[in-house]
Amino acid sequence: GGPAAPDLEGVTLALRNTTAAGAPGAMVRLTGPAGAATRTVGVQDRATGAAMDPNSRFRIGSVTKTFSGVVLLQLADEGRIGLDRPVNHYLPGLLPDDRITVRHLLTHRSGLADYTNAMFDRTVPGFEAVRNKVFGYHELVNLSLREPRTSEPGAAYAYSNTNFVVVGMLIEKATGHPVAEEYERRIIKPLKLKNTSYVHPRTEIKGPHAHGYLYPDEAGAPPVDSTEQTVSWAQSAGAMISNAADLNTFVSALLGGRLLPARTLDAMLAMTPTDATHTRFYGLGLRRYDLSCGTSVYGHTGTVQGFYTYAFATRDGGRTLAAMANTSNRGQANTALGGTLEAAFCGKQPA
Ligand SMILES: C[C@@H](NC(=O)[C@@H](C)NC(=O)CCCC[C@H](NC(=O)C[NH3+])C(=O)[O-])C(=O)O
Repeated sequence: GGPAAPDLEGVTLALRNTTAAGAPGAMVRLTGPAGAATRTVGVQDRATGAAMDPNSRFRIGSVTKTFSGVVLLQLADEGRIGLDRPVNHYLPGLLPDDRITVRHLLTHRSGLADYTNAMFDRTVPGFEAVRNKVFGYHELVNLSLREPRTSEPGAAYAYSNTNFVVVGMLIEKATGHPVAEEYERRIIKPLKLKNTSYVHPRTEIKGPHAHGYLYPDEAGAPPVDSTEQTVSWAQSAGAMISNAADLNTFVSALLGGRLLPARTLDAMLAMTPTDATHTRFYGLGLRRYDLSCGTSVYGHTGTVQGFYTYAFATRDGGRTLAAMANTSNRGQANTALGGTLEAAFCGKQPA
């Protein structure tokens, strides 16, 4: 049957577990037939003590990958990109293997290594080294190509930011515009996402926003304020800024068929299992989680220094969740925040 009514006490409990695990604050915004509901706990600024505000903007990390995926799939629809063409057909000589296709990028099956593993091997030093840096796309791809590939093209799923950096390059090559312009024209303007922006390489978050706090690797060390950064290490793989309401609108519009025609959306949802229990899947630029009550939700997670994000919707876009905790490098807090999904979409467990 369809998803149960949200268990708002359960959502609040999940948020409390998130702050108990070290997040200074957390929030959730749900939408559904009954309208919108928000819950917040803790603070969005440790210095001033300002309470977490459900309207605050924040960095959404890899939820950016779904924005990039939508733009590329629209270009495929317009016949300007072929999903099963080699990437090197559009970007001659970029990759060492002509067998790597556009679809391999969108499904994390290219075999291209993720340069961020080495870049952030030491969490705070790695962050400090890049927080004000501006990378070119080619620089990031070259960092990846210095490492062995993780598989033959198409042979296996392996999450890699490199894939969506190359997606950004394809968008710019096919349109002749910066990705920021394409996000604006194809998604942000049509959906009136007033609190969503792609301002790379600017370091500040304009307007009312939450501060993000990054935990060092050393146990017991206090978190550092990581709010300001270029996110140039991620760009089309993770540099978008948004807020909960805009993420609700975005995932609802995507799954509701307002951004892509039905057959293209179906292609986007062609899933590869990414875990042994086969409850987590990756399609083309978005995830599917199969929840305990039989409801599947579609969207993306995000992890960027100082911010964990979940942005998911039911298959028809009729129910959505956007959740954020203003911390990172704190796995327990991320897991606790993920607990909002069960409370929101599976509701009160039968007594
Ligand atoms: C996994 C996630 N991916 C993303 O959102 C992308 C943009 N982020 C990353 O690859 C994590 C980079 C390191 C974060 C740092 N970790 C470390 O530095 C660990 N040493 C941190 O936790 O802030 C997703 O798809 O959900």
